Amino acid sequence: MSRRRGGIHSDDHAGFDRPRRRTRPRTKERPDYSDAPVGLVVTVDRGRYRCLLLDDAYEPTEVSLTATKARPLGRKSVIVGDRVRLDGDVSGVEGTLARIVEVLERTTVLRRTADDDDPFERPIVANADQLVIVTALADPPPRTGMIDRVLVAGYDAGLDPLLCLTKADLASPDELVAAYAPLGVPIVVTEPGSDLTRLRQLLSDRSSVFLGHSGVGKSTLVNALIPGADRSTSHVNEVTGRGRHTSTSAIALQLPDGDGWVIDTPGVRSFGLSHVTPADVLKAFPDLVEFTDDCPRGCAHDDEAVECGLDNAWRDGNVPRARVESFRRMVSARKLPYEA
Ligand SMILES: Nc1nc2c(ncn2[C@@H]2O[C@H](COP(=O)(O)OP(=O)(O)OP(=O)(O)O)[C@@H](O)[C@H]2O)c(=O)[nH]1
Ligand SMILES: [Zn+2]
Repeated sequence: MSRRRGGIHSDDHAGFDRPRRRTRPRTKERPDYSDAPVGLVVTVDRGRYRCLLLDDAYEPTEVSLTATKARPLGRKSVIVGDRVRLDGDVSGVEGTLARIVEVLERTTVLRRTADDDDPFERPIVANADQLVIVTALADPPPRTGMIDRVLVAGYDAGLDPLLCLTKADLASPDELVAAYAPLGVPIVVTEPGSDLTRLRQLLSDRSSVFLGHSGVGKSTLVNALIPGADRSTSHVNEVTGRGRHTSTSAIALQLPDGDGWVIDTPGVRSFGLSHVTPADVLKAFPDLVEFTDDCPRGCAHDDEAVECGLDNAWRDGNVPRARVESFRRMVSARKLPYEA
């Protein structure tokens, strides 16, 4: 039996039966879903996609539904943050299933490539614009290699980074603040009961991915930002200093008053970056770009680079040396072991 195109909501739209498709060959006709309702994927669980139905302005409605991926999408990934066209039952009534028939164009994709733990390239989150790197100042101790690598992934994806240093009641943030200030990354320091006004301002009206090792206090932070989010928090293992992996899937949560989105991700253990080139990192340092014009062809702009224009730039006083060194640290971070 052939299925009507467009989904149940299409009947409301004028022009549903426009004759334009008649001009195309009748064989291999594919349904036209351009009027089908749009949903936002908020979490994924074993092939089931939890979506919020969006209105015509792509603002979330009250309707939340579960969908599967339609077969024609094949191996195309559907990830948290995706906007998708839906067919079938979009009532959201318990027990009903909609079908995702199309993934709308993504503005950004945060992804990681293969690493020792996981041989597949994985897109993680779509359409975010900010990457919040959550790091504890102690328990577990901060790992700058991890911070650098997550920064690089964010630069590559075109996300603005934000560093959130938690557990300031246990250790001083001074060293890390000094290390990351030259990168121009906004830094927020938190401890139990701290005022989150500045963090709220930085998250306002944006879609922010929270990334960090298990146990750094990500869920604690999300719960404080979003009353009722009910993200389960874990206790750090006394022996290993690491948290249990209590969260299993990324989830998009709306900030109070619709003031943006937080995408909480499971505690990451590894982060392959083999897809990122020095040129990708350079894009995040627009103030340095002009000085690389005279570099030798294929210059990696790193510590070993010969006649790199960035060396002339700081020697001539055109940019601070710390800025060039920060950029180079990011370029090298692509090759660091994750847990460095
Ligand atoms: N001392 C101190 N402990 C904190 C702070 N923030 C969170 N914790 C504790 O650290 C532990 C881990 O916090 P979670 O919020 O579960 O950490 P998480 O990053 O969400 O961990 P996963 O869910 O495993 O990814 C919990 O026992 C929290 O109570 C803080 O600012 N200071
Ligand atoms: Zn160079």
